[in-house]
Amino acid sequence: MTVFERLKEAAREDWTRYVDHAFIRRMEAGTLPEAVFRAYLVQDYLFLIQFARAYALAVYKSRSLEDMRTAQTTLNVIMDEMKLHVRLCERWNLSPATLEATPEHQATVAYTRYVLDCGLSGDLLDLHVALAPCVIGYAEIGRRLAPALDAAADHPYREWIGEYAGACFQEAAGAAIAHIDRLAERALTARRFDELVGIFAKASRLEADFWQMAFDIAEERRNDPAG
Ligand SMILES: Cc1ncc(C[n+]2csc(CCO)c2C)c(N)n1
Repeated sequence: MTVFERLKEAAREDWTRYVDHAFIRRMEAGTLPEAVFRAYLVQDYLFLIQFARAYALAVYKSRSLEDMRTAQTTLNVIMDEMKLHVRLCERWNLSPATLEATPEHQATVAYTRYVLDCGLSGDLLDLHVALAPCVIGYAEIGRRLAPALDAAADHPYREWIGEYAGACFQEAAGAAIAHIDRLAERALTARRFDELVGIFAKASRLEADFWQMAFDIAEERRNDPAG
């Protein structure tokens, strides 16, 4: 069993609430309201900028070239993901100017700064465990949603699902699972494992809050279109 599988098992409820959120179920069915997806896209752009900083921090916290290279590879994947975002946003009529001008929502700040703090106050293993729900969770979600694309030729979220179900993100998730195992090899006591479960569960809850934020922003706009 990998350390990731053990973490997922120990934080089962929080993990399920994240990967099985209404956002994902409605995206799979193609019934996720466009306004919700657009709110998500804008915040996710701002989120990715902070996550790039977290991977830069992982480079800094690395004590071996191998760990550095692993962090660098993921940083490159994020840079590619940003391109997907700008392209997707354009298709959804969200200009780069809109992305730049939108302030970060509290849920975006809470999640990204939590991860950065795990890395700043902890070691490389703490940081990679805080990053795990993001990298490994999205790959799991991509695999789960991929069959929906075969069922609907004109699926509205085809590009997003295709990206995360694609080889690049699946490989990044596999590498992240192996990397956590490698980092944990040295001294994974029961107490240390419990600490890591705390980090993993918290990051999973912050991912679920991120999906929920998109519904909340869309709802606020509906009630106050000028706001
Ligand atoms: C809220 C949120 N969580 C996770 C991801 C996915 N993601 C962000 S960085 C990264 C690492 C590169 O593999 C991955 C997979 C996202 N876009 N937005």
